Amino acid sequence: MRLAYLGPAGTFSEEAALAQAARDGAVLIPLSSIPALVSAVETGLADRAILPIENSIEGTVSATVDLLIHETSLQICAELVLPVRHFLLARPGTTLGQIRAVKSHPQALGQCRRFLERCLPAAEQIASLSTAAAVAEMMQSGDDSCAAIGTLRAAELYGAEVLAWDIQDHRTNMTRFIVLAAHDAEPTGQDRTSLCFTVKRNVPGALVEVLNELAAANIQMTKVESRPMKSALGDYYFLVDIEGHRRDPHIAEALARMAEKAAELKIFGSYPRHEIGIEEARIPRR
Ligand SMILES: O=C(O)C(=O)C[C@]1(C(=O)O)C=C[C@@H](O)C=C1
Repeated sequence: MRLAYLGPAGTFSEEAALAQAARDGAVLIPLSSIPALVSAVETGLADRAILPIENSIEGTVSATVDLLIHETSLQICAELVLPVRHFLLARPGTTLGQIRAVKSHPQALGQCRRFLERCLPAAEQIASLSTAAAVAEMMQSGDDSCAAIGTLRAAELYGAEVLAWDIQDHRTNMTRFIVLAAHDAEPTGQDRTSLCFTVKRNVPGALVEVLNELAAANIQMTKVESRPMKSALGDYYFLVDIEGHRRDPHIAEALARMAEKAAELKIFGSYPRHEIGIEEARIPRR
């Protein structure tokens, strides 16, 4: 089993991939972008790919969600939630007063917005393909006015020093990852199903009618959000997560009725639920 993840070594995705590999013995393949992960599975370079999909501070990872909606028929076969702690890293000997630019993945910059606004208000924020890529680039640049936001493991791997600890906006920061494969998972009795749909245009109550099928079947919805269809303003995909497996009879019936009422419905897959409590995600005070 080959599992592709957003590399290089030292990303949060690597941490998620290592946790997944501990469950299924996968061999890890680092790749440099989220679309490249999907292509790797589609072309057979990898059997599975692990992708961040949602963060408790910043919300949806739109690159992942948009791939699921528009570009791939790969299925979600597992999910994993990880606590996420961010560290401000710099070249050894650098002080906070020297920093003029901070590099990181846009999700990480967003999760540390308050720290950046308060402690480094004048610093330029530079987007990178991953947190670890930012740390590696910052170290290679030889530039002492540049810092990067990344993991402790990235600091160790690339020889960076920690300038500030736990700079995420909330102490209970967590990110949900999904594993994509050719097929989704077998039912376990503790599953989740992810899907998206569109509704008929200019029909009052069209969205409620589709969602009512879940309420009528007593199916718990664990997430709902909209994403623009990209074609025109006001046209949306609705993304919904529900408890249960698409092959559980009551779920299968409700999905069939939803598909009748929706304009279009796509199922991203059914997979075992993984949740962590606030206490598990809470960062200990130093
Ligand atoms: O850049 C990384 O380290 C990643 O694994 C990506 C990513 C993301 O895109 O959400 C993963 C987890 C954190 O939320 C921050 C960044």
